Amino acid sequence: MAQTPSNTSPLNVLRLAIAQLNPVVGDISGNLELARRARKEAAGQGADLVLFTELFIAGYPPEDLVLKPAFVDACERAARQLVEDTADGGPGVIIGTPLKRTSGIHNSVIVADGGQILGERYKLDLPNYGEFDEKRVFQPGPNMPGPVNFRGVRIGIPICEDIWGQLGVCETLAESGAELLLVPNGSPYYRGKMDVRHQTVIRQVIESGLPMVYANQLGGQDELVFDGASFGIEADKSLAFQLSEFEETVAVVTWKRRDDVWVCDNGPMAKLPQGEEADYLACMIGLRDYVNKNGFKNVVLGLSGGIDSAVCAALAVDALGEERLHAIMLPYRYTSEESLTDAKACAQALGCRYDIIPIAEPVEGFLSSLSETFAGTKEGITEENLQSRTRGVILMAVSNKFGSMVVTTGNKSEMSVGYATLYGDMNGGFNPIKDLYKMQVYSIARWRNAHLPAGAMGPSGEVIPVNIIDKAPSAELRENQTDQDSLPPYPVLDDILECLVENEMSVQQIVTKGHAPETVQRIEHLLYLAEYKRRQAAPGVKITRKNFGRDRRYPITNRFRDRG
Ligand SMILES: Nc1ncnc2c1ncn2[C@@H]1O[C@H](COP(=O)(O)OP(=O)(O)OC[C@H]2O[C@@H]([n+]3cccc(C(=O)O)c3)[C@H](O)[C@@H]2O)[C@@H](O)[C@H]1O
Ligand SMILES: Nc1ncnc2c1ncn2[C@@H]1O[C@H](COP(=O)(O)OP(=O)(O)OP(=O)(O)O)[C@@H](O)[C@H]1O
Ligand SMILES: NC(=O)CC[C@H](N)C(=O)O
Repeated sequence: MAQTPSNTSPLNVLRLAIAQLNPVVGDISGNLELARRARKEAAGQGADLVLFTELFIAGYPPEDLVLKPAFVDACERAARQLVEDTADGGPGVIIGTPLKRTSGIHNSVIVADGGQILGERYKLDLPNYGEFDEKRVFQPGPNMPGPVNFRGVRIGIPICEDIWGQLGVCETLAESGAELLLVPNGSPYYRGKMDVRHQTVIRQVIESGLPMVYANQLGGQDELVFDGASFGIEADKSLAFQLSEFEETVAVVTWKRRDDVWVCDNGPMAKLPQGEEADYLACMIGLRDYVNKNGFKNVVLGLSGGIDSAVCAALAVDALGEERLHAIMLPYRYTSEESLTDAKACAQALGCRYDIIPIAEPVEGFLSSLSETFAGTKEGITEENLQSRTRGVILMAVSNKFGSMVVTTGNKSEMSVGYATLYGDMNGGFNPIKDLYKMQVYSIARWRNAHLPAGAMGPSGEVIPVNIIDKAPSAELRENQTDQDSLPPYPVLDDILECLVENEMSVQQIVTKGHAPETVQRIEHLLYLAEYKRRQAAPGVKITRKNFGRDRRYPITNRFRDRG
């Protein structure tokens, strides 16, 4: 392994490039190419060193791909090609890759310069909660890491969770002589996460006394959205620089050694999106990357004139462009004139293709085929679900014919209580609003009407007609139906659900907040009951601390009800 030549004086100025990029899980050669382009760009900006994000070569999180020896070998081969590139005298690299060593398979980084590997470091603290499952596939690093000497600068490289956990990785690095901490991350978005990250890093800066650079991945990977927003904290705990959120960038930040402390020189200070804006961008990027990374040319959705499908349509146009969304109104006898007008106005405002395919014939056809079997029974939910299922069949037929993916539109309130039809409106490949409660869907609709999101491909202005926001929500599966016939008002429902899902509160605690005991008990019951539906539901963008997916693993067969 190469050492800094003793006759070379150590750097007193370090131009650090942060590669806040969007790798694709499993696309090893594509990620290597991306890394090479970033390094070239960084070289053009005069960088000494390029910091890539966690497991960049593999894409994060690679999950069980790591159990395939062929995958791990291919990642190491690609990482070594990047190491060889550094022989050109350009910037060195800190590149993340899985590595198989005698101590096991590690979530690792390779530090390279001048065509040589200066060091390898392995993640010690493997996150195994919420969306993370790293203990399943990786072994923790066998020893506390020491710093790596890069051109005379002793750099400490904790890897992501190493700065969140209690193992004292940063302190140990400081004790063993590190001067600066550079952290590659794969840190997914949830609402309010930026504050948590800043606090986490500041805590480590206080404990180690060292400045820290936090580099985060960008882009959607199945349910997760990595929001970038890389930043640095000075040794005095002030913000050294802040890169933009939800945007790819290769940014060079200059650090100078002053009285043996590294200080950032004029770092960029991006303004971060907040609240609805951040949620909207996460939903948009999550949908865009799901569709593009999985090779779909177009998407199709049922546009009902209601709020959920209107917001999904806006997200689809913003994510992909109006020419890639096909919106279809599928009216039946309960579809109101108002819905027809609203759906058309929404499609026109968005500029997407809009068709009307009435479902009366197929629905009557099913009913006629079932007439003997159903003779003597009462009309009810079965006939209602047939409408939803017929729509689902038609949307899937369009998807099959034109290779477009069905966007499914159930919000978190509906997914919580099972207010959706299996193999009906639950059909679809991906759901951009799956982790937004109904009231939050209204909020982002209002926000979108007033703002054009950064990077959106759709038009500005009122893309969701206000009547869609103002009217009472209805599934229109029978005469004069509204959602509130079978569910409590959404502000009440959403609050109870947040208490049960995100906060794991007891029924009694929720009642103490002022909710009716029978309502809370009914919602708790519906929440448990609908687990079977959620297991069959499409994936969707994670927005909260606890989404329906790997964050929340309840049994389907479950007799527990909290009556304590
Ligand atoms: N534990 C379990 N494990 C596996 N499967 C289970 C099951 N329990 C029932 N099932 C199966 O599931 C079926 C019931 O589920 P499903 O067929 O979906 O029907 P179901 O849940 O009975 O009805 C759909 C509900 O969604 C509402 N909806 C529908 C359409 C749109 C909207 C909207 O908000 O836009 C709302 C509708 O008003 C109704 O309340 C049963 O017939 C049974 O086959
Ligand atoms: N008439 C319709 N035409 C096209 N799609 C429909 C129609 N009715 C329902 N859908 C589809 O099924 C989903 C479930 O919708 P439904 O109208 O039953 O209730 P919702 O949850 O209030 O949704 P939305 O607010 O979009 O209406 C809709 O989002 C839409 O994609
Ligand atoms: N990849 C990781 O180790 C990420 C874990 C960390 N707690 C985060 O969410 O950012």
